[in-house]
Amino acid sequence: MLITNIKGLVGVHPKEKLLLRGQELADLPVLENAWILLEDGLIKDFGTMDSLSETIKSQYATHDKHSAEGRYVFPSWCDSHTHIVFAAPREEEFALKIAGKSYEEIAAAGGGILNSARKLQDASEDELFESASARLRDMIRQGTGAVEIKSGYGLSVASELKMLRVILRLKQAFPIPIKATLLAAHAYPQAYKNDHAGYIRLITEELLPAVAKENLADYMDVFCEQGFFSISETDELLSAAAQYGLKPKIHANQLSVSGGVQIGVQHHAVSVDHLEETDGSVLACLSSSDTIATLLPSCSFYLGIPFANARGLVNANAIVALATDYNPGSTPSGNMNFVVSLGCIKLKLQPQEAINACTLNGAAAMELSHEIGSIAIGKRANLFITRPMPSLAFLPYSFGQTQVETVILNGEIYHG
Ligand SMILES: N=CN[C@@H](CCC(=O)O)C(=O)O
Ligand SMILES: [Zn+2]
Repeated sequence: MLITNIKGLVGVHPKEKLLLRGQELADLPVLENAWILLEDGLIKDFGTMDSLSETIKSQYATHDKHSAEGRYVFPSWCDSHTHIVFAAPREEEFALKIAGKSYEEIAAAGGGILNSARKLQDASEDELFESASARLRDMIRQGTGAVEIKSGYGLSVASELKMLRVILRLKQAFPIPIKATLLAAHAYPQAYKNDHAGYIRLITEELLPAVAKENLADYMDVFCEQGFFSISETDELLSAAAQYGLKPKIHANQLSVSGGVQIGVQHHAVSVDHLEETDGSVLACLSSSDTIATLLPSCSFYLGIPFANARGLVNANAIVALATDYNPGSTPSGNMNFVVSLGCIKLKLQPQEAINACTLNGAAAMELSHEIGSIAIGKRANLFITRPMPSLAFLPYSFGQTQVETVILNGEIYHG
């Protein structure tokens, strides 16, 4: 496929650039008046219109040639933090939240993660696959071209395995890269409410070996938070996961400064996610670390909790990514366009920074930036063409409306 007359080809980073640290986040190379050639599912070449040879033009039949006049071409959004396998939404908690109940109060009253775990227990693998597929199709239509998906609503060996098998089926059925994360340490199930050591033993002695045997997960996540998993419990779980080759991705500092960032960095976590609550020690810890700070502004928006200190992290030379956190409790939205807008409006990132955080750094947070997240020759041809837009900044500026007009996955238009 040949796309010509592109107003701006966004994110033409050098191929060897695999992540953007600190102030580099503002570097978003855009090629104006450009063309791009996609072949065999990959980006074959690109350049400015004056460099497009007659030979290339004549090779492409009309149906394989698209003019993107007035439009921008972006690399697909890379959403590195989601929980899209769940049995049912939780609108009943929405009303409670509006009436003033906090996330912690709802969880303590038997809502929250345990509510989703109860609902998931009775759902079949097929039902979960169908509903997660519908969510994923919606996300793809909104421009997402790579995604990480967590378990964590099973909270028993059988149900966690059921969730991970659903994620495996999604990997096989969808034309985008998908990473799977074991999040059994999401909450203590009712039966282990007073036996934390017993649940940790269940995870380390039964679940992890079973997950490894079927090769069902790429990462291990822990909700390290007051009332959920403590620092020493997180430490024990991450050490056990490492023995099975699972690297950490931590839910850290969502509700309090929990020490989750430090324990994650100590275990060489790929990312520490949330960080709505930060202090100087968190910034210092991430400033020289390869662990990515993944911020989830849609969660702050929905729960009414603080927005992460994105500027502080960028100024401290940390690596900042943005993701949706799509889940039924704290973020019932998988729209990365809204994340880019919130990244600008609430996290005070410039449009170039927010776009990089949702593409190349999002890919890095899934260890996929060698393959996706920017426009470079040889990378996977997952991208989208916008509607006509006056400028790049129009995308985050026009929040709540999608500017994504055509989605291309592996070099082909997505009609799903
Ligand atoms: N905080 C932990 N996990 C999810 C919320 C899960 C839920 O409420 O169902 C999150 O990332 O926000
Ligand atoms: Zn989450």
